[in-house]
Amino acid sequence: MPCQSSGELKELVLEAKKCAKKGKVADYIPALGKANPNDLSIAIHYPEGNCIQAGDIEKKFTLQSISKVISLALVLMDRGADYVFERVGMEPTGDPFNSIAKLETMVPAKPLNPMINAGALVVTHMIKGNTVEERLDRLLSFIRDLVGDASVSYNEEVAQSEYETANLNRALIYFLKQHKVINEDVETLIDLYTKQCAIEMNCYDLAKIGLVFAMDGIDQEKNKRIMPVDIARICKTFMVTCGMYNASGEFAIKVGIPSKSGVSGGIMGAVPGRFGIGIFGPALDQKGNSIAGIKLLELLSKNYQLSMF
Ligand SMILES: NC(=O)CC[C@H](N)C(=O)O
Repeated sequence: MPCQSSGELKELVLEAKKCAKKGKVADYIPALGKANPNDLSIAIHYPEGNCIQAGDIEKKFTLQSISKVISLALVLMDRGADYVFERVGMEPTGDPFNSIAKLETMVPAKPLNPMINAGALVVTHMIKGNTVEERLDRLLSFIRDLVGDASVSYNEEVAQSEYETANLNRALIYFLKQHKVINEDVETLIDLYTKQCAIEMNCYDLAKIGLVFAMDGIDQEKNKRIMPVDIARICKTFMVTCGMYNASGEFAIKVGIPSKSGVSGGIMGAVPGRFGIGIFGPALDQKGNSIAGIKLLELLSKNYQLSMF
């Protein structure tokens, strides 16, 4: 793996790790409960192809909510922004990621944004293909392109574990189906969504995806455009306004880097025009974000003036 270990990053990881004990690994998806709350790793990918890292960056984790920003990019490419935003909104909610509350207050029942579960389920519903396998394959090949690694796949154990317990997400789909926002079989969509959330990689790969967003959709090393500039811009904007769930405002003030987190403890960051960041730290704060991961980003942003604001 062409990624240099960095003493400076290692210091920051050690500092940030101290707050991991205040967090808790997610266990509402039982398979995620096996993670080690003390883990913390980071990789930073630069456009020229070089990379620096600290911690055990070989360790794989599932994308969970980080996959929402990638599936959004895919459906925007497939269906166009007008079609997508007729079905899912653009506004932050201020509610937890899995909340059903706001849906009932909206007429029509259109989820407020694609980063909360209700909105992400609508986005996954829009992935084209005739079967779950075909649709998952389309998403996986896009992700393989972003990472530049054809072996990226999903973790069957985590997918199955979420499939067996995803009753709140089923409730969201039933609600959206009743209101005709979704018109497919509930179990089919849950199957696809849980496999999407279980797509796994290490933080080196995740930093590469962050880099493509940071560079407006271009893989600079290969001199290849992976997504249109406008779509990269829309995704980064959502990362700023809703990427850290209902902690996005505080995160924008303290860190100021477009980022997306997931309940496995991953965070993907895209520092516009500069580099991509991949972090894995499974101990979560109360809002479901990696507690040490956020601390690490705060330290990085402060020490190297990375805030975009
Ligand atoms: N916040 C998250 O990462 C949520 C993703 C998870 N698969 C869920 O739907 O509950």
